[in-house]
Amino acid sequence: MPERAKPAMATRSSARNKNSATTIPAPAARTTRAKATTTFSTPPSLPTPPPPRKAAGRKPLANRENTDDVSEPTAKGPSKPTATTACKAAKQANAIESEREPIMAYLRIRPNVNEESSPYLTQLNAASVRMTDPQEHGNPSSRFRSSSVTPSSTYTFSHVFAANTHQADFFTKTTLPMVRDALEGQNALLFTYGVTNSGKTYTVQGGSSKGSAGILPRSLDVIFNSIEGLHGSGKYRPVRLYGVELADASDLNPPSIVPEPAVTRVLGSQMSHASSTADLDIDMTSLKLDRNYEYTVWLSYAEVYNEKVYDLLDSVQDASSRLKSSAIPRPGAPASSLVLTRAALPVKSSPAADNSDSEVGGKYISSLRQFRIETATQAKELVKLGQLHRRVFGTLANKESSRSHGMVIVKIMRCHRGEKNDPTAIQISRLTLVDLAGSERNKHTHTTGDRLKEAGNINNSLMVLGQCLQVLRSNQRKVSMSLNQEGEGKAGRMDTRDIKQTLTIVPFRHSKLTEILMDYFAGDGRVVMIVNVNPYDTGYDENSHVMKFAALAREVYVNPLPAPVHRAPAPTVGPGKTIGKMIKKLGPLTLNDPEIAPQPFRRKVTISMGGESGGRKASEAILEVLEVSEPEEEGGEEDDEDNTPINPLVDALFDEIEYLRLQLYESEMRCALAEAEVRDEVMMEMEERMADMEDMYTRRLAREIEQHEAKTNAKIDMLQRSGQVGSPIKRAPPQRVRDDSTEEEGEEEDVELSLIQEDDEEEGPSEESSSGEEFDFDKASSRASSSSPLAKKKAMSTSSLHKKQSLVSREIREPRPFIPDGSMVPSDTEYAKMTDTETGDETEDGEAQEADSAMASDEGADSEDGSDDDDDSEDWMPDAVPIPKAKSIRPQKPKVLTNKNRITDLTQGVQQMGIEDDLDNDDSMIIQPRKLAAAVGSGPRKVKRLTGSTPLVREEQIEQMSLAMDKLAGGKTIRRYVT
Ligand SMILES: Nc1ncnc2c1ncn2[C@@H]1O[C@H](COP(=O)(O)OP(=O)(O)OP(=O)(O)O)[C@@H](O)[C@H]1O
Repeated sequence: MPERAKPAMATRSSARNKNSATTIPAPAARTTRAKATTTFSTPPSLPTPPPPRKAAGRKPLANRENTDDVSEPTAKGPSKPTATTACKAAKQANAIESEREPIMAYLRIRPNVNEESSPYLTQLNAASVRMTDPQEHGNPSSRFRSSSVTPSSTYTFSHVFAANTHQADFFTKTTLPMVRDALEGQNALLFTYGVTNSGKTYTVQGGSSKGSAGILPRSLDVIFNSIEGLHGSGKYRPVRLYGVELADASDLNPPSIVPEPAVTRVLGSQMSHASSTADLDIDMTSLKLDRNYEYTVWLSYAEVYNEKVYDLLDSVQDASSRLKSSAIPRPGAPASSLVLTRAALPVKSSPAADNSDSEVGGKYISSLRQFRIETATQAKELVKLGQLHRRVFGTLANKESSRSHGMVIVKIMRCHRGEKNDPTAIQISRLTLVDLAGSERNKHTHTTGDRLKEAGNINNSLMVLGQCLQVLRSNQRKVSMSLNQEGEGKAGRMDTRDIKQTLTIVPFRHSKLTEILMDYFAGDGRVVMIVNVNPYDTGYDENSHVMKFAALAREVYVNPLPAPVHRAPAPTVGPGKTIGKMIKKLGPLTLNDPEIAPQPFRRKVTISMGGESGGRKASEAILEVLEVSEPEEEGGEEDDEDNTPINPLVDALFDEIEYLRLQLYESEMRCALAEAEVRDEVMMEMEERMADMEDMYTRRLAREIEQHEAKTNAKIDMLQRSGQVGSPIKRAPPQRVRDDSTEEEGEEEDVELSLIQEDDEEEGPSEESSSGEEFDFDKASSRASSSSPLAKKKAMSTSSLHKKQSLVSREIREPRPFIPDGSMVPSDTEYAKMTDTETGDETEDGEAQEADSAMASDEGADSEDGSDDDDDSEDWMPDAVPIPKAKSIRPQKPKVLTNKNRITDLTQGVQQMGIEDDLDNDDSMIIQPRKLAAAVGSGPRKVKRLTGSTPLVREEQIEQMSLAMDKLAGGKTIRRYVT
């Protein structure tokens, strides 16, 4: 098979040795003998990754050092591209772009376990969902939400898996293609991302029921189903990232999968459970492989916890076990206390010699134990054991949640049968499945102390992962734009070296997680991201961030190149070095030196066992875990990947930029939290104020309604009473009182009548009404309104209006006097009109007489109704008097006054009508001429003319006024109301 060139990446290791690669001609293809029980075929509907392409024509990424297509810049500057070079460059750019594929991002929605809640996520189609903030509806606080989170958004994925998706379907559509890649020599990384409780562990590991096995056990099943009968001899073993070594005796024997005895003693029941469930669920899928190859499979299980890498299979028994435990009680510790020591493992750069073909230069976990596996059952047992250790060491202190990133690394060594003794022909591929810790933030977990530090470290690694993806995307865009410019022959195109210098260094080194996974992201394999979301619980904001992270990942391109990927060089066995023992020399040696060894981190976890569910007596064991930091690197070949530093200063500046970027991010997070808190506070305060205002307005409204009712009652009262003046109460029966015009009006009148009756009952038998005396309008009015504060207030401003009203009311409630000759005196208003137009005494007299006669004729008309006009004034009223409405009040029959009592009448009238403006200390009455005029039925000008220019008339002048009025009335009568 022809050797394929790797693309140049934005790393500083691109100038690696390219001559040491050994090209081994690929054997001719032979007929395969595989007997696949199940043949995998990708469902047509699924947007699976594009099929692997043959990389025969692949070129490095426009590196001038590697290509002669682009002319070197001359001293005069960069040469202008010719049409041919431009065309070639464009083709090259297209070829590179077409070979790459974005990181696949699948969304898996967790089913609802709590029936009551409804999801805030809706699946729109097979690839997109809409998320709507559950607090948006009916929650005013949503207006004050943090500006960084939108209330509703649509997110697109490679595929969306609904809540009812079966584990087997999910595996087939997401992971099976990667298993195939790994068996064909292609690296593959799959990681789950999501907040706590979203189903990440369920997706990777699976549940306990039949058929619920996750993608990891299924992958192991498929691998061993597919290589059935194709197992290699296991003469060589993989080391580091791409290296190969001769296996030693311990590798040849399958591991005895028994955990460290002390752990077994403590976790006995759980251990037995772990191994018993391993065989429950088996995926029968088998892939069709080239049966000319032999395969050996190696498995490791590591976790990144608190920015340290630990081996979860360290306690598996064999000579190299480094996990130290002691059943001897520590001083002061309870008898069941158990001390476990585990050492953090260093992450080291892969030496260039291991894989001269790769320009990526990844990192590996030094001293991580790996086990050669021959059956899926063995592999699953190991995984179960590692899972148990992960819980013991990482999560027992926080039972609900995985606080570490767990990664299972499956290495598949493939070698052609014809070359099985040639270590340089071995192909090594890795399938890494990562179960990331929950991505929630501290604010929501309310963690403190160690838990806070732990959460901080989790967030740090995820944050750095996001940053790496961001920088990768930006670098790829820069390169792509530059190549496109070159292809189009645009002036000002950049030299490849210039492009490289504009690229930002991807901050893989800022977290252990990204360090370990860097080779995948830097373009050495296919990457799949599974986003788990639980749309039922709280966590809308967190899930929004998860969605955005997925959107970012989908814009990063990786190189899913087919085998052969890494042709390992011959194992190097130097003097003093024993193959297979190199790993074991590290770590423990350094730890024994107290001067060098870092202080171990000590924490205690309490494990409860047995109890009700287990049917056993509950017991507790205290585990004291000593976490020892990784030893310092010894330099030499394990130095960082900076084989070809661009420039130390530039390097330092890049680091500084990354550091500042981290600080900026942290500050932004702090600000966002502070902002959210302030918004919450403001919102609460606003809500309180709004509630207070609402109360206030409700009270005010109730008060005003009361006042209006009181006012209306008073008016009704006044009107009712005005129709009964001077006569005993003669209430018409309701049917006669009722106006026939509308039913509603009748109802109103009923209500009015009932109100009057109530009033009467409250007041008791009224003297006024029983004796027929005049109702005191002002008194009643003030009494009616006395209970109303608003009325009191208004009374000040509307006093003059009331007085006018009183005048009209007086006309209503007091019958106008009859003139002795049978005619009726005009009403005050009529009289005022008449007198206002008078110009002289004679004319006035004449007009008055005319008016009198007009009244008399009116009266005559009234007499025809059959009423007894000559009797006292109380009797003239008809039995049934329609309750007058304010506008339709007709003047009533007047009384006749005599001259002898006119002074008294006038004074009384003035008093009764409340037209006096003030009462001086000397009890003299001050009267407005206008009011007096109105009261006596004269025009104001006339009054003024008679009383002089002074606007005020004092009591002593009333006499004079009376005389004047007499004169106005022609000396016969004075037209005034009397009591
Ligand atoms: N698709 C599913 N079907 C049925 N049950 C599920 C599914 N996904 C998750 N669950 C259940 O939801 C619970 C939480 O899931 P899981 O432990 O996988 O969450 P997680 O994201 O890994 O949490 P953490 O990050 O804290 O470890 C478990 O009880 C699991 O069985």
